[in-house]
Amino acid sequence: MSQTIALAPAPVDDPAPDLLHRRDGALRMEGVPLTRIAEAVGTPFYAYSAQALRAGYTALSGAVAPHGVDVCFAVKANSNIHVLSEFARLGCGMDIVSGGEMARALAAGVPAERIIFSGVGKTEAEIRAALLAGLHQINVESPAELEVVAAVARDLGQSAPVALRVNPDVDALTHAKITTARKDSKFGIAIGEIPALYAAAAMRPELNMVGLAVHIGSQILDLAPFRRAWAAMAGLVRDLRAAGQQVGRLDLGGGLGVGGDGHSGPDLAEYARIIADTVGGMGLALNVEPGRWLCARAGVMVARVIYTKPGDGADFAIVDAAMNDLMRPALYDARHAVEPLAPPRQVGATTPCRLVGPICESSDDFGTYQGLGPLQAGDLLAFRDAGAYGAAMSSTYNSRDLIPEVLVDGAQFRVIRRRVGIDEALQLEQPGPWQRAG
Ligand SMILES: Cc1ncc(COP(=O)(O)O)c(C=O)c1O
Ligand SMILES: N[C@@H](CCCC[NH3+])C(=O)O
Repeated sequence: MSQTIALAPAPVDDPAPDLLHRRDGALRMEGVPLTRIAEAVGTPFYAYSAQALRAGYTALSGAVAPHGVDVCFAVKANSNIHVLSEFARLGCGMDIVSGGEMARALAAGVPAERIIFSGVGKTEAEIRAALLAGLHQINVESPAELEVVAAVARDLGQSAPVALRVNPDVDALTHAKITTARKDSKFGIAIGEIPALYAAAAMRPELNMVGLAVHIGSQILDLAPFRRAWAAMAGLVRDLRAAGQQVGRLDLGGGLGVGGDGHSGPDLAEYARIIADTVGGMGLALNVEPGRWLCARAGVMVARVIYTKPGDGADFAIVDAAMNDLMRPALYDARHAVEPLAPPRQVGATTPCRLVGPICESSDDFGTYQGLGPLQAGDLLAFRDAGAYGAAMSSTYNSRDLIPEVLVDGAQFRVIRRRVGIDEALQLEQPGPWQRAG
């Protein structure tokens, strides 16, 4: 008889608590056993639940929309065009950071006027393409960038819609490598420099100063830094308005973290309340630009154990996925919960397993896990919360394949990015002609 067993208590605000469940012993995503996908596409692979993507957007926009806040998905978290389309069909806007991401968002059917262009190093060509496409807003991060936006807009006979990205000097209390608004950060413009820059820019017909933006970091679980940053932004808006400036929009950034490792995850109602408390009622058009929160939990990466060998304190399981496929553990010491696709052979106290990949780097190490039971070659493992910054950050280091991405919807699945192997990679290395230089 079929029996559904929840694997772990659903974290607070989990948009799709039954996204992964075990039925008849098999780990399934929606109605599809993950082993079935492994048979179809081989391992390793990424799988995303369309239902969880949709439910995530609905939950977040449902929490913030009553406070007049629009949601723009940060494309960098998962830029697969079919993932973007799931959000686009629901009316979600997009936050992009490159011409490539703009092309993806437009191709996914997102209207240009729903797209915000963030990023500290936009090139002149990217700025030109953004203005030609008619994007909603360009978030400018330096006086030098503002000059390039002005020059391109003048050349095109446009008035570019510009928000200044502010560095409010707030510690996001997250991993140092994903903290973006401390005084020494490369992002944004120091809050003290904004009034003069905004006032000067507002005088220029080629610049349409629409407002301000802020983004303090990523995987933020303690919401207090959001309150500090947005309160500072509210103060800045008041100061600018008192000085006679028009400030119509405020982009509150992304950064909302997802739970795991014993943390239940932030409370959406509290997040929305902080927005209302700090910047509500000011007549501002508000938006947030979350990446991770909308897609991390919708995805898993599935890998196969190639070999096991005894280790010091933990047995090694060498899996066929590596840091090139999922680099978050190597880069940020991130931990992704792991579920075996079949029930563990032995429950209770077994030797812990250290899951490592085949790459010739000691940092190719996903961490040490209890409770997986003794693993054997051929065993399949699902790394959870891999829908954000997984495939999007992958590479072909060690001449490894780019692994397939699969979208699950109900009882069906389909490949949404096929495996890119060495044959195709070698094609890219066809030499061009020698060019004389002097
Ligand atoms: C400007 C900007 N907006 C939004 C995001 C999305 O961040 P997260 O995925 O943590 O929500 C990022 C990445 O940190 C970013 O740099
Ligand atoms: N890529 C990071 C987050 C940084 C987001 C971009 N500023 C992660 O996987 O957690």
